[in-house]
Amino acid sequence: MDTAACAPDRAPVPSAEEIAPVFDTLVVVGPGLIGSSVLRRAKEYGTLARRVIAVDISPEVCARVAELGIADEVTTDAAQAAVVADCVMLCVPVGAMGPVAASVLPAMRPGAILTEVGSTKVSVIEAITPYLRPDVPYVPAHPMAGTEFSGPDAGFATLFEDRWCLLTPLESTPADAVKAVRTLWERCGARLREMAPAHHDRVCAMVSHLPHLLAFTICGTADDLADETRSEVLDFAASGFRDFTRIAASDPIMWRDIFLLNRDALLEMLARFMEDAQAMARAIRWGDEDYIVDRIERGRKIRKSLIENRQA
Ligand SMILES: NC(=O)c1ccc[n+]([C@@H]2O[C@H](COP(=O)([O-])OP(=O)(O)OC[C@H]3O[C@@H](n4cnc5c(N)ncnc54)[C@H](O)[C@@H]3O)[C@@H](O)[C@H]2O)c1
Ligand SMILES: O=C(O)C(=O)C[C@]1(C(=O)O)C=C[C@@H](O)C=C1
Repeated sequence: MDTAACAPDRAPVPSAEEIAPVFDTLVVVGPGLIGSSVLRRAKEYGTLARRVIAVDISPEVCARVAELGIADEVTTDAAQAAVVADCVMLCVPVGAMGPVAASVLPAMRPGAILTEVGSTKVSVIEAITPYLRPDVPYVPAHPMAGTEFSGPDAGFATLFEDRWCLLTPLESTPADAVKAVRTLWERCGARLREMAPAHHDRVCAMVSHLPHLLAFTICGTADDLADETRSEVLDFAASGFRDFTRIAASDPIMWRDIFLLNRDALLEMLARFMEDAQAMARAIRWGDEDYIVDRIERGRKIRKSLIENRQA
């Protein structure tokens, strides 16, 4: 039995023989980790688009994408590629979404879809909105999948399998455009959920942006301590600390943009975290065993439920 077919949020992934591609021509702007994973999925499975075009501001990235053979065409000219697109997917850092949308939107055909994969939604929607056209539907999306690596070599076709993809359509987004983007992500193997952009940003501040902030900070603290005490503290980092360093190896530009563009939600979650950390500090100071055990048990339960739901 196909168990995936029973899951309410996850449609079975059809093969190229079973169905026509969602789009004729899909243009991916920014074929880094996320964009190149979409390109690979499109090429390897044949169910996303008949033709894929990659656009990058960097000639080196373009040359590498051509070498990898994961796009039918590669160019640095976003507007030129957008002219022939049925769908343009922006996979650039969130701070670049507005300017890139400004360059592609005027070139797009009426009825073609604009979508993007930014990790923050309210700020990206605000940055893109001034350039929107009534005849080009815009579907904001966010695949909750990634690694600490960047660039076209980092991507892989199965990156989105059994991962959530969050859609935050606008009130004005036509239902058929949402459906097309939904289908594209389902065919990448993702589970889909729709939510309001502001809700998305609070959820992601908690489950993605705050953990990255903690990882960057703890690595800095340990490094400062090593400098101050001239000790080999980092040499003895075992697996607990190493798990933080994986996340801390993420791209600085991407995370600078995310932190600054989800400022309010991130600061709110950080304040809550600091309150809870203070409460833990107090419990440790006063030897409150029950509090400490209760908190650790909650952590274990969360890990167990993620494993059961195939999210860890
Ligand atoms: N990395 C993750 O885990 C992850 C997960 C989900 C969503 N996202 C979002 O996806 C987007 C891309 O992230 P990534 O990790 O794939 O980044 P990446 O650094 O691997 O790739 C980004 C690419 O965009 C290109 N680029 C930058 N500015 C450009 C411009 N103005 N015009 C054309 N190309 C430009 C870069 O040269 C690079 O090749 C970001 O918005 C990020 O927030 C990332
Ligand atoms: O797995 C990782 O390394 C990630 O950082 C992926 C991760 C996350 O925090 O879960 C990072 C940013 C995204 O917007 C979505 C996913």
